[in-house]
Amino acid sequence: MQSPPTTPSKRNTSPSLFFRCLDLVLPWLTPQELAMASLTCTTLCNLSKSITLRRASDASRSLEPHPIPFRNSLDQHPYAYFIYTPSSLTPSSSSSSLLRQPWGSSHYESDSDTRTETSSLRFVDESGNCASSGCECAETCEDGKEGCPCVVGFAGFDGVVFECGPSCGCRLSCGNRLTQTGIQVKLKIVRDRRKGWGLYADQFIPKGRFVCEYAGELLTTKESRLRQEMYDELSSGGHFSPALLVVREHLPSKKACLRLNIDATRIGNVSRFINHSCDGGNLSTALVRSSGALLPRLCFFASDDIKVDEELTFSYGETRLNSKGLRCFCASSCCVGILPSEQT
Ligand SMILES: C[S@@+](CC[C@H](N)C(=O)[O-])C[C@H]1O[C@@H](n2cnc3c(N)ncnc32)[C@H](O)[C@@H]1O
Repeated sequence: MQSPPTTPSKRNTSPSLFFRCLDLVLPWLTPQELAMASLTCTTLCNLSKSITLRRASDASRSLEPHPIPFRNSLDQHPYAYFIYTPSSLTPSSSSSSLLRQPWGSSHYESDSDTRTETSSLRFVDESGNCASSGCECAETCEDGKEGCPCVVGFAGFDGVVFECGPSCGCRLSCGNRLTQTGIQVKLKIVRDRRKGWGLYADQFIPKGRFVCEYAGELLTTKESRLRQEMYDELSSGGHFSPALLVVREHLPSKKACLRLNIDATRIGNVSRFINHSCDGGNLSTALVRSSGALLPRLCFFASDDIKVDEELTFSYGETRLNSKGLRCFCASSCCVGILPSEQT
């Protein structure tokens, strides 16, 4: 028996094509849009639920080596919404192209292009040659087999760690690129009644181990001051958690300092969930400079052995005596009761 010819219009409206289209479109929606869509029919309601479950199972959207799940046994928030970047982005790369990012689809794959964003920035001297800001091991690195010869010469100098970078001949597996292969330790994001979300260890992390980079949008000082003002106002009403960090690197001359403004509020990685502790917490920060990269990166290392299920914290800085300051709930014995805030 001959099967009846299928008309193009019938093929275009087949339910499976319809579901596949939805599965492509829905992951681009914000939580509010997804909630609206789920009100329209049972199909969209079920699809929205599965997207929500997938979002809650990995904050990093498969952009890190291990999934980093949200855990919430307190209220109705299954996850926090933001745009994920494994490393910091310059304003030009973060402006228009990253207003949305698919998250929660059943079949999109990790796109690691963003990982190389800052490491591909280079110093170029007047003759157009690439000037190195760190080591110059060139092709002498043995891809980490023997460890990189630059490690001994540069690591730990003056509070700044030096790594191989774009101007070195070695690959990512080189022993002197410890902070460049993403978050290798297992982490989770846990909801707290008073502090909101917080970043926790999901495995034992030995003292000295690299944990994560503080990644976000790199802002000019003018833009960071404007955003800080806006964030101060929004957070005074509660229900808003800004993640704008200002870091100052004193240059060798000691006469000048480099100011890095990293805003992870809208675009960032899981470091945006690290809460403050007045006792300094269990993370220490270091600026990591890699050879051939223009800007240093702010990285967190375990300052002590960290147990599984322990919250990861660091000190946001000195507390400014400010009557409008937010209450601190770090619970450390030296807690001063107020969260430090940036003096812009
Ligand atoms: C970088 S965010 C950290 C993640 C944040 N808890 C969240 O839910 O997204 C900074 C904000 O977290 C909250 N926070 C951080 N440390 C805190 C602490 N020790 N006590 C109370 N709130 C804290 C404050 O709202 C602060 O503005």
